Amino acid sequence: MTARYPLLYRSVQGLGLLLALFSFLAPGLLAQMQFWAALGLIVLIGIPHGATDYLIFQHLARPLWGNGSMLQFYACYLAIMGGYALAWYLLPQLSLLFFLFISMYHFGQSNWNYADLGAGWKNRAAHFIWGAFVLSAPILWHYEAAVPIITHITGEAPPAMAATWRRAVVAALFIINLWASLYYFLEGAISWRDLRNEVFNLIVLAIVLTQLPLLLGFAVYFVGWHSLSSMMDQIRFFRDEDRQYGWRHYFRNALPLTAVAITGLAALAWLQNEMALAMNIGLVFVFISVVTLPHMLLIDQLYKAHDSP
Ligand SMILES: CC1=C(/C=C/C(C)=C/C=C/C(C)=C/C=O)C(C)(C)CCC1
Repeated sequence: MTARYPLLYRSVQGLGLLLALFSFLAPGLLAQMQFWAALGLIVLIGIPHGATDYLIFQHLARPLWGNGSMLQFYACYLAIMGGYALAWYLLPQLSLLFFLFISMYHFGQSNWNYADLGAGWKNRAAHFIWGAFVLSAPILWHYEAAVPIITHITGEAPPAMAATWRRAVVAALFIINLWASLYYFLEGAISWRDLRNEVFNLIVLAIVLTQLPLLLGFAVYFVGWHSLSSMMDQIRFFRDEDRQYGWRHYFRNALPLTAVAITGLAALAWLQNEMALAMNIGLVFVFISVVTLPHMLLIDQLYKAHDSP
């Protein structure tokens, strides 16, 4: 992925390494402010990257279904959200597992979409193992910090795991991804330059995700690597129809739904406060996952329609 947006990736890699160094020199400071930093990054960039789904759908569906299809889109989006919210209510543990699996796939897809890794299961497995690394690394490495969050989300504590095992899983996923990149190079799916970039990127991600505190490390990956490059992919996609389309247009288009999502989150926080409940980070997580599920399904369609958007 790095080769496609070199300036973006070099900048986020540099920033990530600087933050890791800072965290090494002053460990307490970043841990103290990580919640607000993560929240700020997610509100300013993470949420907007999913707030143009309605436009993506318009672009994908209009040629097939005509102009009347937007109503169907919103109905479908809301039905998926409603169904998934119900699933959370009935089966919280399974719903979390499902979200983790589909998120892994989504993250891997946005990393590998530039390469033609073949059709079918091979392609899907490649996406999945890449995402498995970026999601398992922060959660398993910082398990002591992740356990209370997961307990809030599902209402039950996740199984205890010895630190050696957790770290071994993260190391194994790291090595599997190194091998996978080498394999794609040998298969001719990526160039020598891509291979070098992928290996370097994996090393930087391993440092960022294990050396920064849990929420900050994940937010830096989610915003710096995933959201910004996804926005750039989307801008390229919209440029197919409008050659002038740029960042300004993107943020303007993303504003209405970003505002709806932030209002929803703020209402949730306010309601919990009004009802004198302790701020429940689990509920906030469920809300985010419910709005994210249809986004991930749609982006899958976008990448399928435009293998190289
Ligand atoms: C469970 C868990 C986490 C998982 C977050 C996930 C799975 C986020 C997925 C976001 C997606 C897919 C956004 C798409 O645009 C955190 C926050 C690391 C903290 C520890 C507990």
